[in-house]
Formats: sequence, structure tokens, C-alpha cells
Amino acid sequence: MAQIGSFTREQVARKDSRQSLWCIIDTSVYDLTDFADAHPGGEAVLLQIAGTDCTSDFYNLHRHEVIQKYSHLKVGSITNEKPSVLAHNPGDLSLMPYGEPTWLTPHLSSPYYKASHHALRKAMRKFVDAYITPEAAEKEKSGEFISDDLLKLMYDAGITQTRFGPGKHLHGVDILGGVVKGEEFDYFHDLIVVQEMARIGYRGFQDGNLGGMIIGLTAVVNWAPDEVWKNQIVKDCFSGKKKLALAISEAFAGSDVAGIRTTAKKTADGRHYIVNGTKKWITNGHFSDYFVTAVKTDKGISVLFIERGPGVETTPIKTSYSAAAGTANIFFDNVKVPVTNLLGQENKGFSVIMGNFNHERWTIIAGSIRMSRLVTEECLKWSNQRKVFGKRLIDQPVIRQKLAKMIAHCESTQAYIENITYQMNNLSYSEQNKHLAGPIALMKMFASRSAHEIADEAVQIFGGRGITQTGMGRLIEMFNRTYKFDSILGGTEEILGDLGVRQAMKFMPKSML
Ligand code: HEM
Repeated sequence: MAQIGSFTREQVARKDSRQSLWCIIDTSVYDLTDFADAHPGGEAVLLQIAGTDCTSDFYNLHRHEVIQKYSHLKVGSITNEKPSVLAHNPGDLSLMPYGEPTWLTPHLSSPYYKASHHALRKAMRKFVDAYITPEAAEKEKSGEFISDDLLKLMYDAGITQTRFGPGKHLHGVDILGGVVKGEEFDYFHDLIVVQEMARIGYRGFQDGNLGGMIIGLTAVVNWAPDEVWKNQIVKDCFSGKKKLALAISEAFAGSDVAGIRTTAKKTADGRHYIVNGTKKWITNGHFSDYFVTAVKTDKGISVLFIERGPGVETTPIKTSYSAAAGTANIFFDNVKVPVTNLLGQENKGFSVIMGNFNHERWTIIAGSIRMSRLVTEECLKWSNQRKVFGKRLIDQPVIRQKLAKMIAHCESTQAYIENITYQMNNLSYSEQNKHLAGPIALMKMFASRSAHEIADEAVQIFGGRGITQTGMGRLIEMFNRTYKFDSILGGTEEILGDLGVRQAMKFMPKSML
């Protein structure tokens, strides 16, 4: 590698041939002579800019991360000039208007967040940027599952334990080196963890990062019949030693839980259930050891905790996002399950499933809302940077209309979830089930509709790059390909809209108004 030096613009201008091909990007000098052959955009374009300052062309076509990744090509800087492009460091807040929710925007405030929320946000973003995002990028591509190293890092930092929401399981846990004590962790802290993790921008890996545990372990914690047994499962799941999936959907029944056909029949001695049936679209199913499974018993639906073992088989399902999520079919073939593995009461599994759904849906929405903002931020950056027809995209009224709609959706969905989160902080688990199942269902319906609008406009703004899996439009392509997961997982938009109104009907006054 050449020595890092200080050059004048005239010196660089002389390096304008195939034998010596230099350029200037934001006052840094790059030697592209050996790289030109390998340049994904071709050699010819580099020859066209050889010896010149190509900052504007470069940022018109590449993300800033490209120059960070190829920093080894830098041979020096222009004498007495300072760079103007701001570098993003792990943990930094976005400088883009609407790039962060109101509570993180300078000069604006919010009644919901205290000092510990701010401290957690800062520490979380640093952790995510430093450890989770790099692995997510790799695994999203390869389709491999999350590594034990990352699981250990998250557990040691107390992050995995938080993903299950506030509660006793967090007592004694110092989160991220003590920025928040487990005892004071509330649903706003929970919201921060979910939203910071969603910022990685790799939707398949995001679900592969213990998505199954987040939505399934609640049933164990709230309904396990035995404390010691429960604590062992929780510990194994948090530490990453064991993985858990929620197994409800079937080929015959998705949102229509009552239609499931997996059966659990008691043995003559009454000590076991024999489970037969299949489950489909089970997040993390392919790498899980435990399955919180909805089954049909004598007189209704029940929920069983089933361990991987004889008679349990899984096969991967290829969905539109990464195989890193471990989405699977599960086949139960005469699986013998002890009756002590029943979660909640026999034939009353509906309340176990429905109670569990609230936190699951809230988590899905929290992530979707944050991803929507990230996409909107990308569109703001791109429209401000990209020049077409002689002006920036943002100078076109039609683009400003799209951005306006996207921003309004982001702001309203974030305000919506903060309101619901505040209610969750002030209601017990059973009160939440009674009073928030409807509002959370309606919020999920609205947030995934917002994501639909945002994905659609974002692709239009990015054009061809919005349908390209690498380069400037990577995030947009990923979001447009995957936002639908959020409108289906945990209950479809249509079912949830209906549930929201049916719940409201329960509280209608009896009198004629
Ligand atoms: C240090 C200098 C440069 C490096 C390290 C670099 C690297 C890259 C990389 C990694 C890509 C692939 C991006 C993707 O995943 O789609 C790319 C694409 C491209 N690059 Fe460069 N590049 C450099 C300079 C330039 C310059 C100066 C130009 C033209 C003025 C240029 C033109 C292009 C074009 C046209 C593409 C295709 C991108 C698209 O169509 O969206 N590159 N470059």
C-alpha cells in the first residue's frame, strides 16, 4: 500500500491514466490503479474521472459505507483542505430531519422518556452497530443461523433477557453494563431495545435473532405449572443454550387458530399426550429445541411445551426473506409429551395464545415502525443527494409529496405506539389482555398499512436501485420485499382490524344512544 501523504490537486490531476489512476473524494486521495479491474461499476467510469475530484459522482452512486470499506485505497489528502462529508460512528444519532423519533430530536421533548431511556438508547445503538449489524449482513446473505458468539455477547450484556419485556426475569440483571437496572426496565425500555434492533435493516436475520423466543417464551413464563422447570427453560433460552419457537400456524389454519388440526390425545394412564400433526411458517422452527405448540385436545385448544426428540421433524421453508430466520415446517408423528408440559388449562389454550399475542404484536409493530422510519430517512438522504434533470430529486414537488406522506405515517405510528406503550406501563398483564388486545390489533393493522405506503413510495423514489439487492437502494429493496411479513405474522391486517372492532363492541354501553 502506498504511503499516506499530502497532495495538491495539480499532483492528483497528473494521475489520469490507466497506469496511474487516482481520484479525490471529499478531500481524500485514492489510488484506484489496481482496483479498477475489480470495480463493480466497471473500469471505464473510473478512467473517465481519473485525476479529478469525483465526490459528487461518487455519492450519487455509492453509500458512504463503500468508502469506509475500501479505506485501504486511500493514499493521502489534499493539502490544507478539510473533508465536508460527516462520518457516521457507531452509536451516533441521525442528523437527517425525521431520521429519529421526536424524543431523540434536538430541541423537542417527550413526556415518556427518562434519563435511563436515553442511556439505554445510546448503549443499545453502539452495541447493535458494533456487533449485531455486521453479523446480520453476513448471515442474511448466507442464510446461516445466528452464531453462538453473538448469542453469548447479547446474554452477557443482558440484552436477550430484555427482549422478553419487563418482569421478574430481569431482576438482578445489569443491562449493558448497568445503564439500566433490570428492576426499573419498563415497556419504554422494551420499545427502545426492539426499535434499535430493527435498525439493522436485515429483516430475515432480525427474526432469526431469537424472534421465536420473544413470541413464545411468554406462554412458558405466564403459564408453566412448575417454577423450577420454568426457571430452567427461561435460563436455557436466554443464554442461547436452547432455542424456542412458537408453533401455532398450520397449513389449515393461520390467523384462524380455532381451525388447527394438530391433535393431542391422552394416553390411557393419563400421564402423556400423543401429538400428531404439522405446523407451518414457524419462525426459528428449523433450529429450535423447544416448541410452544397449539394442539386440539378433547374439548378445545390447548398449549403444550414440546421438546425436539423422537417423532419431531423440521424442514426449512423458503420464504421471501433470508433463511437466517429458520422458518420451518414441523411434523409431529406420535410424539409423547408429559401432561406436566401443559401450559395453562386443558381446552382453555385460547387465553394462553391470545394473551401471548399482545406482546408479540406490539413487538412486530415496534420493529416495523422503526424500519419504516429508516426507509424514510434513506429516501430523504437520497432525494437530497441524487441529481436528475439538472436538480436534486427533493427539488421536484412530486417527490416532496411522497416524502410528506412517508414522514406523516412515521410520526403518527410512532406516536400511536408510544401511547399504547404508556398504557402497558400502567396496566397489569391481565388488564392489558382485557383493555389493550383491541387497541394493539388496530395499531398493528394501521402500522402495516403505513409500511405498505412507505415501501411503495420508497421504491418509486429510488427507481431501479429500489429493486436492486446491493448498493444505494439495498434497504429499500429489502423493506419492499419483506414488509409484508409484518402484515401477516401475528395475525393478518384484516383479522386484526376485525378483532379491534369486535373488542370495542364488547364495551358498547347497553343503552340506546
Ligand atoms: C474509491 C473509489 C470507489 C470505490 C471503492 C467504488 C466501489 C464500488 C462498489 C463496491 C460498487 C458496487 C455497489 C453495489 O453494491 O451496487 C460500485 C458501483 C459503481 N461504481 Fe464505484 N467505486 C468507486 C468510485 C467510483 C467512481 C468515482 C465512479 C464514477 C464516477 C463509480 C461508478 C460506479 C458505478 C456506475 C457503479 C454501479 C452502481 C449503480 O449502478 O448503482 N465508482 N462501486
